[in-house]
Amino acid sequence: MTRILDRIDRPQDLHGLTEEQLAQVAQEVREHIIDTVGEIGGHFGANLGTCELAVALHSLLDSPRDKILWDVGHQAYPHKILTGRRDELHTIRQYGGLAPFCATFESEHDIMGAGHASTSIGYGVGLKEGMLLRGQKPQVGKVAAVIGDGSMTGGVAFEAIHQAGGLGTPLVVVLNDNGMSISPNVGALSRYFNRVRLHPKLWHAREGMEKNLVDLPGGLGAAIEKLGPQFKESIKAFWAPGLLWEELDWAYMGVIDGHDVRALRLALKQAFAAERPVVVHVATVKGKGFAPAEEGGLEGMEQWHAAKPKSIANGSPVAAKPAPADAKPAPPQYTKVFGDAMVEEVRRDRRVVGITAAMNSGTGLNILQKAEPKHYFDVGIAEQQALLFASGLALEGVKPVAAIYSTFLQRAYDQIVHDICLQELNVVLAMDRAGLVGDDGPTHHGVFDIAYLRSLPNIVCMAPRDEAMLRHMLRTALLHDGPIALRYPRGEGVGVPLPAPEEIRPIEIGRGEVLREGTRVALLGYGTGVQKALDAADRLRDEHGLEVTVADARFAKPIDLELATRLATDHELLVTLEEGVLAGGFGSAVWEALNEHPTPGADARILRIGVPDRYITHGKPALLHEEIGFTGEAVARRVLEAIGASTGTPVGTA
Ligand SMILES: Cc1ncc(C[n+]2csc(CCOP(=O)(O)OP(=O)(O)O)c2C)c(N)n1
Ligand SMILES: CC(=O)[C@@H](O)[C@H](O)COP(=O)(O)O
Ligand SMILES: [Mg+2]
Repeated sequence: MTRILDRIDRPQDLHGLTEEQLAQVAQEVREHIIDTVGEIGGHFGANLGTCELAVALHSLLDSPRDKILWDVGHQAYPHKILTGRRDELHTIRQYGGLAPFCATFESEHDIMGAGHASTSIGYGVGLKEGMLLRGQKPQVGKVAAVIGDGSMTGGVAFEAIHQAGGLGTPLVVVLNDNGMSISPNVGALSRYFNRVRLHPKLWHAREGMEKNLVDLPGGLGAAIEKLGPQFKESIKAFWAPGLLWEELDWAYMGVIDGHDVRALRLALKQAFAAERPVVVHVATVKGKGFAPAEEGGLEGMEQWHAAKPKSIANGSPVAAKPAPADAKPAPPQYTKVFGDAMVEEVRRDRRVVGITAAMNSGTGLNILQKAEPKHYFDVGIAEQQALLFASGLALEGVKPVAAIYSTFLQRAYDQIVHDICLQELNVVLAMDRAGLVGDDGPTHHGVFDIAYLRSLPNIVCMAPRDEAMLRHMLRTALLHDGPIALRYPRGEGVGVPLPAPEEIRPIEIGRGEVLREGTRVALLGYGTGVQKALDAADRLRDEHGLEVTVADARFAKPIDLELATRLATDHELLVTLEEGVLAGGFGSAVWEALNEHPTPGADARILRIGVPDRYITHGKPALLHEEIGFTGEAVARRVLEAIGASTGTPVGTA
C-alpha cells in the first residue's frame, strides 16, 4: 500500500489533507521511525511521542516563514521526516549523515541548533521580538517552541517565560508533557504537571472557572465577589491547572491529548490567533505506538529513550544475542565503575553524596540510588542548581560529588567560578562523557572542560588513564580539601583489573607517572591520551625500532613540573596527548609551565596532539579520532615527521 507520507516532500504538502489523512500521516511517520531507528539506533521514545504534534504544527504553519523550535531536538525526527529528510532518516547520527538534533546548516526548517535542553523558549522570544522590530505584523511569522516537561525544569526556560510574559510576546509554547525526562521526571514542577496531566477532570477546568464562581447560587457568588480578587484567585488556584502561567501573564490552554490531531489543531489554531504568550499543555506518551515502551511503565519508557542498533525488527524488539560462552567479557563501562565506586565511597564515609542533573543512569548514579537512596539526589535538568546545591551541602560538611557530563557542565560555569572555586568548597566534579562522545556530535562532545577548568584558581583537574585509576582518583578527590574535577570518557574501560576496596589509594596531587622509559621522544598523555601514547609507542618500537618514553600526567592542574622538565631535558621531542581542545588545554599547560620555569637543557620541541580549533561532527568515535589524528597510528606518524624520520624506515634509538 502506498503511504501518504511518500508524497510529503515539504511541510506544505500537508496543507490540503483532511484531519483523517493527517492522522494517518502521523501514524506513517511513527512506523517509519520504528523501522529506521530500530535498525540504525538513535533517539526513539520521544520521537514516537511527537508524531501527531509535528503533523499538527506543520499542517497549520508555513515553515520556514513560521518557525517551529524543537527543544533539545532529540524528539525532532518527525519534523525532519516532514521537512524533506524522510529518505535520509536512515543516516541520522552516522558519520556524514543527518545531524542527531536540529541543525541550522542542515535545513532551512531547523530554525535553531540544539542538543542541550531548555533553550527553545528563549530563542522563540528573540525570534518573535526580532520580527516585530523589523516591522512585521504580529500575525505574520508565527513562532512555536516545543519543550518537554523535563526540559522545562531548566532555569533558563523560566528566564524566557519571565521575559515573554513581561513583553507580552506573541509566542506559543507547546509543553510536551509525558511525565518523563530520560528517567522519570522529578521535583515539584513535575509533580504539578503530573497532577494536571493525570487528572482528566482538571482538563479544561480553567474554562469558565471565574464565571462559575461568581454565579454560585444562594448569595455565595456575591459573597465570593465581596471577599475580593485574592480569595477568588486562591479558589481558582485549587482547581485551575494553568494558574502558574496566568500569574506570569501567559494564557494557558490544556490539557490537550497530544495524540489527537484534531484536538491539537483546534487548540493550536486558537493559540496562534491569541497574539500574546500562550502555553498549550499537551499530554503525550513517550514511546507511543511501541508496546514495550508504552506498556512497560516508567522503566519501559526509560529503556526506550534511545534504541540500540538492530534492536527492533518488524516493529518488535529483538533480543540481544548472548555472547559465546568462551568470549572474553568486555571491560566495564567507566560509568558503571564510577557508580559502583560511589556506593563504596558512601559506605566508607557517610558524608559522601552523589548529585545528578537528570542523568540518572547516564552517570551511573542509578547504582547509588538503588544502594543508598538517601545519598542520591536528582535535581532535574538544572545543572546550575546541581552545583549550588552541592555548594550548600559542602558548607555543611557534606562531601558532594556532582556527576555531570562534561558538555552539560558548561551550563554551570559561573557556579564553578563564583560559588565553588572562589569559595574553595569541597565539591567533586565527576565529568563523564569527557572527550568525543560519538553519535551525539558537537553539541555533546566533552572537549572544552580541560581548558575551561584549568584557568580557574584553586581547582585540581585530573583524568584517569584506565578504570582502575578512576577508583583511585575518586578516592583522591574525596580526601582532597578544595574543589577538584575528574574527567573520564564515554564507553568501556581498557580492561585492567579493578583494585579491591582495600587496595584503593589516594594519589599525590600533581604527581605524574612514567610508564615506559625510552629515548629521543617522550609521549606525555592525559586521560585517554595515555592509551593513545602507549599504542603509538608500540608502533614506533615494532615498526620503526624506536623505543620512546611514555608518561601519564594524571593532572592537568597542577602540572607535574618536575616530570615535564625531566622529559623536556632527556628527549628531543615532547609530545602531549589529550582528548580535549588544544587551545588552552593540557598541552598548553605543559608548555606554559616549562616556559615559566625555564631550566637549562630542558629544550625539547613540544608537539601538542588533541582536538583542533573547530567543532567536530558526529559519528563513531573511532572515525572521529581518525579525522582529528587522535589514534596511535596518527601519533606515531606525527612523531616520525617531527624527528625528521621517514615513515616505514627503522629509526633506531641513537
Ligand atoms: C542541559 C542538558 N542537560 C541534560 C540533557 C540530557 N537530556 C537530553 S533529553 C533529556 C530529557 C528531556 O526530557 P523532556 O524535555 O521531557 O523530553 P522527553 O524526552 O520526555 O520528550 C535529558 C535529560 C541535555 N540534553 N541538556
Ligand atoms: C539528547 C541527550 O542529550 C541524551 O539523550 C544523550 O543523547 C544521552 O547520551 P548518552 O547516550 O551518552 O547517555
Ligand atoms: Mg518529557
